Amino acid sequence: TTIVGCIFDGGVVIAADTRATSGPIVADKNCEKLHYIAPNIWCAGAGTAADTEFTTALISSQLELHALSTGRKPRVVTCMTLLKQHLFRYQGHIGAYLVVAGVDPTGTHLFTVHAHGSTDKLPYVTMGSGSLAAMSVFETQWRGNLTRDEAVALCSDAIKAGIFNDLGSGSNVDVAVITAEKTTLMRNYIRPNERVPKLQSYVFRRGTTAVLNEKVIRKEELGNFITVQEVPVAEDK
Ligand SMILES: C#CCCCC(=O)N[C@@H](Cc1ccccc1)C(=O)N[C@@H](CC(C)C)B(O)O
Repeated sequence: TTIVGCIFDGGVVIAADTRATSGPIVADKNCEKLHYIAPNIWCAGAGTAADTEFTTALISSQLELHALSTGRKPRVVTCMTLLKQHLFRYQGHIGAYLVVAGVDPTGTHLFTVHAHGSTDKLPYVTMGSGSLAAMSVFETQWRGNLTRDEAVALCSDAIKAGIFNDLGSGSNVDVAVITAEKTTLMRNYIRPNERVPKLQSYVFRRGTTAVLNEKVIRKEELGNFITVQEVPVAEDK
């Protein structure tokens, strides 16, 4: 996984690739790694897919209950604190590595939360197996006071660095932009690895492969461990 976050003048952008792996196998070519926490707070997740999904859903629920009991909009720092306390309690056994981002009455915030419960508050962050590729983009191109479009482009480039240089990352770029006014989720904002139609048709005519010999087995010879069902064969076009 490659996930990133970047603060800009007026809000925050988070982005993710869409590959899920199981060892050397791509388990999902277009999975969702950006999770809803609250209208003004979203979270990108790396690590164990189930753990990121369940942990963010749990804290989203706890945060909504907290907002209802306080009668206030949920704050990003509260979300971060709930996440770190939960993950610390499980001593890293919940493999959730999260980028938490949002805008609340206290301002624009971007945090990372690691599975063991440690957190950081920064203007730009990267996590997951592709985090070094992504960080190379931020360390060479980030500056303060980015515009929204510049921040979206920078985050997309950082995710693409992971997609093309980390085998644990791939497929598409998902982006979420959070400002005081609204939150925009752009699913598959960039599709850099679309599968193109094959150059030729690989349907071969019957008879292409010579039949060298034929052995007819009568039903009676099969005994009764196989029941042969006569099914009419669709005529070849
Ligand atoms: C099989 C299956 C479904 C996905 C399994 C599954 O969690 N894959 C993990 C890698 C991993 C982790 C721990 C145990 C095994 C496999 C994965 O792809 N994580 C990506 C993020 C999640 C949200 C998709 B990324 O961090 O690479």
